[in-house]
Amino acid sequence: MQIKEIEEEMARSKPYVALKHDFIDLQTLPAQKNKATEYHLGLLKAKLARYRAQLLEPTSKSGPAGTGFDVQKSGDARVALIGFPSVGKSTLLSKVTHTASEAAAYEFTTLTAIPGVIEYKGARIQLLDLPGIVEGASQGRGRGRQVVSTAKTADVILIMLDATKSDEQRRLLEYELDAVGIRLNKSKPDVVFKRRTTGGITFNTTVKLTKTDEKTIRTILAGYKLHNCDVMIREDITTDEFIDVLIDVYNKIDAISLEQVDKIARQPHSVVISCEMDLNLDYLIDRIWEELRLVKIYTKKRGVHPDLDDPVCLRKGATIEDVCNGIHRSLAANFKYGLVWVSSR
Ligand SMILES: Nc1nc2c(ncn2[C@@H]2O[C@H](COP(=O)(O)OP(=O)(O)OP(=O)(O)O)[C@@H](O)[C@H]2O)c(=O)[nH]1
Ligand SMILES: [K+]
Ligand SMILES: [Mg+2]
Repeated sequence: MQIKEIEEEMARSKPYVALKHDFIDLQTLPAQKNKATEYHLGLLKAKLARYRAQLLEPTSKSGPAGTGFDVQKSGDARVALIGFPSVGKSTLLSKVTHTASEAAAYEFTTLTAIPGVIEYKGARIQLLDLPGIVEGASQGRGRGRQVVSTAKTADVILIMLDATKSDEQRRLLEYELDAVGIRLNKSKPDVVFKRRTTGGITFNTTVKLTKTDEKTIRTILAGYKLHNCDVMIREDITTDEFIDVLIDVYNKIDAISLEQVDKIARQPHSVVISCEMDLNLDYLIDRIWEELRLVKIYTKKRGVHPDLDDPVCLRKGATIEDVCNGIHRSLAANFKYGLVWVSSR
């Protein structure tokens, strides 16, 4: 109720300030009217953020800690958006997919996981918008644990940051994510992981594991509902290192100087974008595509050209059996041989 009231009041203030574009619109408005409205709106925003943050506090209804949001995996890969509130996660989802996720100038606009699909080069990549992370998330504040467990089911995690904020935000986020086992900018551990449709879990190591063990990893896999897969560990990893690729996405570069953009863009693993001005979004999707290491496989009938609009997309390293499973569950069992053509690039 309280939230609704504040939202209504904010809407009433709209003739003076367009909420979604307050950064731009404020400058074009008469200074005086503007100042009072801005101040009033600022108070409302802060109040609203406080109430919405309360909605994110774990309750008995929100399920056991560490359980992710219940969103069905779909498409060829999953990418998750994680970051502090109001960095532009929902704006990005609405820009690059056909799904609209509500975006607004107040914090905690998004309260659950919202899936969308990026269609790129014949692949369908599921993009997951998530609630903002709060400081203290790793200790269970907000839906931090739920957000993180969902993010961990992704093949690539986009760490979204506000380019207009200081480096401090990155350090704080790093602290929170590190505490819950998402590694920032560390090289990928030497782990080979392959999903299967049957056969249970096969577990192999080429080194002695001193920081984690088979039982823990099997528990993690079960947590992700992965009951059929091959795992080969070739490095003495910690439990936390059992996670995938991260890209730092700096949004809102429309609001900083070119020099600053240039500096951020040179940081390792970073991509600079502006959702509002449509800057560099194509490049971001291309980077995601590269990080996913998807390969396209076209099937063809004898004497007929393959249908280039309908590839089977799989992660690099996929086997013929994976291809069969990508087509139909029953195919592998009856499969005798295949002819494979590979393009030079
Ligand atoms: N200047 C500028 N503002 C942006 C950009 N992208 C998003 N915004 C604004 O930032 C505010 C927050 O955007 P959201 O998409 O709601 O952010 P979010 O990260 O989903 O926020 P929560 O769901 O609350 O965690 C909105 O007012 C957007 O219009 C951008 O590229 N540049
Ligand atoms: K927001
Ligand atoms: Mg959002």
